[in-house]
Amino acid sequence: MPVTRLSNEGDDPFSVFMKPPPHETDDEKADRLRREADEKRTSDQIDEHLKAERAAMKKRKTDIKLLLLGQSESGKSTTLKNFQLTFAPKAWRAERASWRAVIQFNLIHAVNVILDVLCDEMLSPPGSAGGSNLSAHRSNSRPGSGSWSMEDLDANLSSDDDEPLDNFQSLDAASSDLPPLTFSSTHSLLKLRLAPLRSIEMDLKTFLGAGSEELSPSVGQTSDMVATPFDATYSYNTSSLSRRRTNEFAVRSHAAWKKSLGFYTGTSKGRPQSPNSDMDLDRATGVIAGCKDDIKLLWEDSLIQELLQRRGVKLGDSAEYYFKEIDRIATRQYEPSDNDVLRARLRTLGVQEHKLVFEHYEPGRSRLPTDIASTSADAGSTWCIYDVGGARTSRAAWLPFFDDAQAILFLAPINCFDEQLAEDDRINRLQDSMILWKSIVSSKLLVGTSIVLFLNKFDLLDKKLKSGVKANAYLTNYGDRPNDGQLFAKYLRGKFKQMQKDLSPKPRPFYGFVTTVIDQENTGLTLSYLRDGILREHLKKAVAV
Ligand SMILES: Nc1nc2c(ncn2[C@@H]2O[C@H](COP(=O)(O)OP(=O)(O)OP(=O)(O)O)[C@@H](O)[C@H]2O)c(=O)[nH]1
Ligand SMILES: [Mg+2]
Repeated sequence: MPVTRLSNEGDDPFSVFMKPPPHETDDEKADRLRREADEKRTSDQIDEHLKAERAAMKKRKTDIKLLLLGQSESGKSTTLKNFQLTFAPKAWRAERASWRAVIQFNLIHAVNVILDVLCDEMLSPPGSAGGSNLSAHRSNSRPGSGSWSMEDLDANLSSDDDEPLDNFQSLDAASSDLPPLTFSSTHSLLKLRLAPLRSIEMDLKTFLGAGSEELSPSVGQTSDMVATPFDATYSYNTSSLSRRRTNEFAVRSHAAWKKSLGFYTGTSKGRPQSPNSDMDLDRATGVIAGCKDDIKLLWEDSLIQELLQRRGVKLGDSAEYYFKEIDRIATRQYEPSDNDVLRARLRTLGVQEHKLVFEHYEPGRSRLPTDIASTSADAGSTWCIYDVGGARTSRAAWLPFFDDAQAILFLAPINCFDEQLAEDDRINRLQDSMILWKSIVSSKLLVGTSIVLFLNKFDLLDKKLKSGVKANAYLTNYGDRPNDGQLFAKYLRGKFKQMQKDLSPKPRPFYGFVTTVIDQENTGLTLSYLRDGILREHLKKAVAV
């Protein structure tokens, strides 16, 4: 079952971890209760101010500016979708159908990756390892270059930290002395019958644009790569950060494909054509529907599964979900569900600006409990959410957006402790998130910005550990602790918290959540708390000025 928070962390994200000490005396208890009563009074006052401020903000049309930051595939765009789903459900429903092409693309891309691997294996001479020209499809949880220590990289961390930060270690791949796989005429037939999906993938790729191309060292321009936004070579000053508008620096309000589908809601009659390409989307849907049974055969074939496992093939986080939903997805009438859209993957390029206009709460339609879904109070107010490309080639483009952001939501995927960055396979992905996190929390430029951390992809972390991958084989400092998802997540949360404490130029509260942002219900709840928390912090600062 997906988990969004560690179970022992209480419900209010902005007062969690404030539990009474285990053995407090009567005097200490009385003191604590007095303190808590004072705090409650202050909190109630803030609530009152909050109400007034919401109304005032609506009048002044002041936007809250929120940045979604984190490495590529950390779940930023998925979190943005959750914002829309939770607070602007009508706009979300209007847009949902336009994701059909992306979902179809994700599905058939995965099919074609499997076919590539199958062809390669069938052509390889018996006894050879095969896969010489398929490195792009390999899992990036392959060995890097030796072990890595956080202490080596950051001299800024406090030296009195009793436990050193983690050593990341890369493991050698298991040697393959396995017997060769023997494929049958069924596999050759499947290859033939699924061949039309190749041209459909190419067409959809052209239609969807560069975001449909996943990163690899050859796609990323290594000369543009920076580990943190502050490593960019150009100079800036905090009062006049100019917004460069070329290439990765462009601010995009909507992806081109969405615009071109703006008129197509999936309910229109006739044959929808995309105005910016010759692509006939109905033809793609027809071909995919015609291939449904063969796609099922391919996915459910035990030899294919064995092959994928042996080769360590990476199909993307959502491929398995789409294969399991094939009966619904590969049809002519297919209309995406909310879950399908949350699973859809299209890489963000540069920085995309989204205006989130809060809608009236719809009883019965919203999944949030009535007391939490106080969206009506915010109805009409607007948040400006910036969703950034997380790859190292995109990070320099973040900097100009730091000067006037009220809040940052930082996503660190915690399932990838054993993986390398797609754009630079020398770098461990968890290590990369920590480097980024340190640069954000230590920035003087961001000293007045509220920062919230999502330790994301808990579901995938849990699955990985349950499948037998050992956390301590990669993070040697994890030691003899149990190889358990909740405990490992809690351990990492502690590390991120410590980094913030050690590096923040001024003390700031730590808001850290363990999340699975494809779980819309729990994520909706977390975002509701977050919205109130951000407004509250914003108000505190406004009152203090
Ligand atoms: N299983 C699972 N999948 C997730 C989770 N969060 C995101 N994903 C999936 O991971 C993929 C990547 O997520 P995105 O939201 O596109 O990642 P991003 O951070 O926007 O990546 P860039 O745009 O490249 O910077 C998508 O297919 C998501 O559906 C999660 O918590 N669990
Ligand atoms: Mg994105």
